[in-house]
Amino acid sequence: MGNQIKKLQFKRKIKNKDLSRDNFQKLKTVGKGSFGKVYLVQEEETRKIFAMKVLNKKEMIKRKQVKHVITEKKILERIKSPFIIDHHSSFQNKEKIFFVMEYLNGGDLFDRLSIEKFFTEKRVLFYAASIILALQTMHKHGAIYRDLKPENILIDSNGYIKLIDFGLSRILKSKNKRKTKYQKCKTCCGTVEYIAPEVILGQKYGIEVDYWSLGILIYEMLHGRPPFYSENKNVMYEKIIYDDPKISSSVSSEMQNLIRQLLNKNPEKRLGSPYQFKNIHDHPVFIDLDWQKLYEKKYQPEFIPKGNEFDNSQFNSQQAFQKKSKSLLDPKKLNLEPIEHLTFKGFYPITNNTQILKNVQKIKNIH
Ligand SMILES: Nc1ncnc2c1ncn2[C@@H]1O[C@H](COP(=O)(O)OP(=O)(O)OP(=O)(O)O)[C@@H](O)[C@H]1O
Repeated sequence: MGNQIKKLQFKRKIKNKDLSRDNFQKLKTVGKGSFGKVYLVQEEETRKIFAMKVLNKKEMIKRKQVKHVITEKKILERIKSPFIIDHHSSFQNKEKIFFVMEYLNGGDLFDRLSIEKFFTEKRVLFYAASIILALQTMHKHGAIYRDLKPENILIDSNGYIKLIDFGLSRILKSKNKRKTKYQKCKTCCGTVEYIAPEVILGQKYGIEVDYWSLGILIYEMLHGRPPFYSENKNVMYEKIIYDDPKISSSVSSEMQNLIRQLLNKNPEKRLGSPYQFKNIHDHPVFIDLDWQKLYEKKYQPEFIPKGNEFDNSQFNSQQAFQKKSKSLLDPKKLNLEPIEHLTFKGFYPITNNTQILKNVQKIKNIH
């Protein structure tokens, strides 16, 4: 069984290595991040629709983002969940890094909140529980997400949500896999409104920071604004460290309790912390939720985006493409800069023929 999975994973790796920008037709821009753009693309061979995130290598090197790009790739490749964006492939050329992912056409929670101002408690519960399942999968793999916020949560055509953007995630290393959830790191990062107090205070922190951000997100989805806000960053930091959240009396007492437990300033006492014996699934607010049913996406979401533009099924029949000839493993054609190429190690294609031969040999050995 283990060998079978290894074989499949290896075949997938080799398949990814054969992909390049040429395999995809750019259709339109769907998003813009700090370091690059995200496009709607169509794979020529299969005619399937994907989202392609394109990052500029020089810019990433200049802004010291190389480690983040490599982490994003590792997370996308390793961590699979119904609530995390599905990764198709990633590769590079001379100037750019490409991430090809499934395309979600329902927009993000930031835009939805801007339009609707706030969500019903039922809808908030549905999103919160889906995020808990995504975070638990990440934590199980020894990763902290560190960037939970409405902009990074996309809605699919059925109304279910998925996390995107793993550039700020951190993979914790531990020899003992069962202990990774207790591991800590120290770098200060994240979006100010969502940063946990222990991060601001420069303390070592762990997976609890994601539960803090979940508390902020739940609050924002119910009130239309985050609990600790100021135009002045330093005032905002102070509020995060010292203030208690002011929760509207229209919020149910169970939900108020969930928010307060997630926004516990002491990470070890925070709901979701590995030091807490209480399982977040057992919180009274989730009493009527069937977690397995949610995992299997058998609930009918309250909000379903209108229209299925660029749904794969529709698009396949509408688009036709000319086949372009390509020699994907020809280094001259790819015109790779060896140093930059090595900087982003792990991203295919590989220019070195010896490496290709080694891989072919490896496949033979697996068979
Ligand atoms: N898989 C996807 N399907 C549809 N739209 C997407 C997808 N991935 C990203 N987008 C859109 O592109 C935007 C930017 O994506 P993303 O946050 O991954 O980029 P980034 O450069 O890492 O951004 P950031 O500045 O937050 O680090 C998202 O807010 C979203 O609107």
